[in-house]
Amino acid sequence: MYTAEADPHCYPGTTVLRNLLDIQDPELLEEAELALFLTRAEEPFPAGEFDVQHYLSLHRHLFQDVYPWAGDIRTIRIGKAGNWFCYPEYIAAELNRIFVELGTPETLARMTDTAFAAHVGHFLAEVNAIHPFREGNGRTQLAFLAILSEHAGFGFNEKILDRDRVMHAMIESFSGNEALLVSVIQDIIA
Ligand SMILES: Nc1ncnc2c1ncn2[C@@H]1O[C@H](COP(=O)(O)OP(=O)(O)OP(=O)(O)O)[C@@H](O)[C@H]1O
Repeated sequence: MYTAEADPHCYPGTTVLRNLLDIQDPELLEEAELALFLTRAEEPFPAGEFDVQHYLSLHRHLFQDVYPWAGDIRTIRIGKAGNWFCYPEYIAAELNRIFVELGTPETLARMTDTAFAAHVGHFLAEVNAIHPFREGNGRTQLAFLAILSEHAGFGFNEKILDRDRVMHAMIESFSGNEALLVSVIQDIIA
C-alpha cells in the first residue's frame, strides 16, 4: 500500500486503481492483477537496448491487461513507509541518468559475476528510489534483472528468490546500504 496524494488514477473516494477490468474490489483486483501479470511474465519479454524505453516497454508488457497507463511514468508523488520516491517531475531525467550509468549491452556482457552484482545492485537501488511507475515497480525490477542476467551469461534462480529478503535489501538500499542487495543478486545469478 502506497502513501499517495489524491490520485486521479483511483476510483473516487478509494485507493483502488482504475483498471481495464473495472474491478473496484481491492482484493479481487490484486488477484486478477497477479494472474494477468504471471501470464505475461511467461511470455518472451520485449527486446531492447537496456535503455529507458526498454524499461518502460517491459512494464507495459507485464501490466498491459490491467492498467491503461502501463509503461507510463507516474504523475503523482508516492512513498512507502515514510520513504518518498522521486518526485514525478524529475523521474524522466533521473531515469536517463541511471540508464547511462548502467552502460551498453556490450559493457554488461563483459562483466564478471562479482562486478555485475555490484553494478546492477547499485542500478536497482537507484531504480527503486526513482520508482517510475504508480504500481508494479518491484516486479519490473526483478524481470529486468532476469533480462540483464541472461544477457550477461549468468543464471536467474527464481527458486531462491525470497521476496522478503529482496524487500528488506531494497529498503536498506534506500538508506544508502547496498551490500544486502548486492548479496541477494549474487545469490540469484549464481
Ligand atoms: N519502505 C520502502 N522503502 C523503499 N522501497 C520499498 C519500501 N517498501 C517496498 N519497497 C520496494 O518497492 C518495490 C515494490 O514496488 P511496487 O509495489 O510498485 O511493486 P509491485 O511489483 O506492485 O509489488 P511487489 O514488488 O511487492 O510485487 C519493491 O522493490 C520493494 O522492495
